[in-house]
Amino acid sequence: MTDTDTFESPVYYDDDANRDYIDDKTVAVLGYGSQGHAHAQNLADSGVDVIVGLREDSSSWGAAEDDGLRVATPVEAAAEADVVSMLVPDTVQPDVFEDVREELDAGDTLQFAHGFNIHYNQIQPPEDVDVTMIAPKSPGHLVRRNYENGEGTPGLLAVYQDATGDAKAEALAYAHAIGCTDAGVVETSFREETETDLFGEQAVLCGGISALVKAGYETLVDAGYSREMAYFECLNEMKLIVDLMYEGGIGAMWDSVSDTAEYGGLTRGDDVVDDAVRERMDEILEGVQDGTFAREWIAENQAGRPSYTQLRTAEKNHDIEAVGEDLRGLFAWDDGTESEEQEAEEASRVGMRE
Ligand SMILES: NC(=O)C1=CN([C@@H]2O[C@H](COP(=O)(O)OP(=O)(O)OC[C@H]3O[C@@H](n4cnc5c(N)ncnc54)[C@H](OP(=O)(O)O)[C@@H]3O)[C@@H](O)[C@H]2O)C=CC1
Ligand SMILES: CC[C@](O)(C(C)=O)C(=O)O
Ligand SMILES: [Mg+2]
Ligand SMILES: [Mg+2]
Repeated sequence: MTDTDTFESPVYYDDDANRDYIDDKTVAVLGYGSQGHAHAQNLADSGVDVIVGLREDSSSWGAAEDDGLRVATPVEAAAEADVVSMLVPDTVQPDVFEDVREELDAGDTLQFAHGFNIHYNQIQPPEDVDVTMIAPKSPGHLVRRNYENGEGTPGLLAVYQDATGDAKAEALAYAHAIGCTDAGVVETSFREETETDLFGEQAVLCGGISALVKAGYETLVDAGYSREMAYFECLNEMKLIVDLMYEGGIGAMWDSVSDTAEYGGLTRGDDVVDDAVRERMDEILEGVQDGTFAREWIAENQAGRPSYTQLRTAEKNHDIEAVGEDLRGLFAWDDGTESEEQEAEEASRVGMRE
C-alpha cells in the first residue's frame, strides 16, 4: 500500500473523481493527432458526448469519422461544447484559439494537455471561463492503448483559472474519463508542468536519450565494430533496461544486470554525464525558464521551420536508422504482419510527422 501522505504534491485516483462533472457535458476535442485521438476515443468510450474539431481539409477527418466520432470544424465543435480541449499542435493553438474564442461562453472550460501557450502568454483566455490542464505523462498512442487495456496513464492536473468554482472537479472528472485517475493524477501548476515537460523532453527523454544512443553507436562503429552489434548494444537493449527501471526503479535495473555491468556502470556513468553535462542541463533549464526556448520555437515556426526541417532530415538519414530498419524486419516479434491496430497507429504517427 502506497503512503500518499509522504508525497510533495497531491495525487488523485479514481475515487477522488466525480464523473457527474463531465458526464452530461459535451467536449470538443480540437485535433485528432497523438493526444486528440486518444482523448476523444477514451472520453467517448467512457460515455461522454464528444465532437472532434478539425479544419475542413484535415487529413484526420476521415480517421475520426471511421472511429465513430462526430466531426465538425473547430468553430462548430466549440459552439456546441461546454469543454473545449485544445489538442492541436502547440504552435497552431494561438490561431485556433482566436477562431473559437467567440464560442467560449461564460462557465465553459478551455482545457489543455500542455501549458506552453498559457505560460508563455500566447493565449489569453476570457476571464469568465475555466482554464484547466490534464496532461497525460505519455505519448497519446499509449494513452489510448492503456485505456483499452484497463491500465490507465499517469497525468498532471492544473487549474489556471477557476471562474465557476468547479474547475478542479471537472478536470478530475475529465482525467477519470480518459483513464488518468486509474494510474494517478498529480496536481501541479501550468508553470511547473510547462517547464519540467520542456526540460525533460529536451535534456532527457527525447533529446538526451537519442543523442546518447547515437553517440554510443558512433563510438562503436568508428572503432571498427559492426553496425549491427552497435545497434543492438546501444538502441535495442535500451528498451529492456528502461523497462526494468520503469517497473522497479533504477535499483531493479542494477539488480537484474550482472555485477560486472553494475560495477562498470556505477564507476563510468558519471564520466559520461559529468559536471560539464550537468552545467549544460542547467543552461537548458534556464532557457526554458526565461522564455528563450519559447521565443526561438515561435520564431522558427513564423519563419516556416527552416532549421527544424533540416534537423529532421539529418536525423532520419542517420546510419542507425537504416541498420535498425533492416534489423527490426528480422526480429521474431516483427514478422511483417502488423495487426490492423498497429498499422493504424503507425500510419497516424507517420501522418503526424509529415
Ligand atoms: N504528443 C503527445 O503525446 C503529447 C502531447 N501533449 C500536448 O498535447 C497537445 C497536442 O499535441 P499532439 O497530440 O502532439 O498534436 P498533433 O501534432 O498530433 O496534432 C495533430 C492534429 O492537429 C490537427 N491540426 C494541425 N493543425 C491544425 C490547425 N491549424 N487547425 C486545426 N487542426 C489542426 C491535425 O489535423 P490536420 O489533418 O488538419 O493537420 C491533427 O488532427 C499539445 O499541447 C502537446 O504539447 C502533451 C503530452 C504528450
Ligand atoms: C516526452 C515528449 C512529450 O512531452 C510527451 C509525450 O510527454 C511531448 O511533448 O510529446
Ligand atoms: Mg511530456
Ligand atoms: Mg511535451
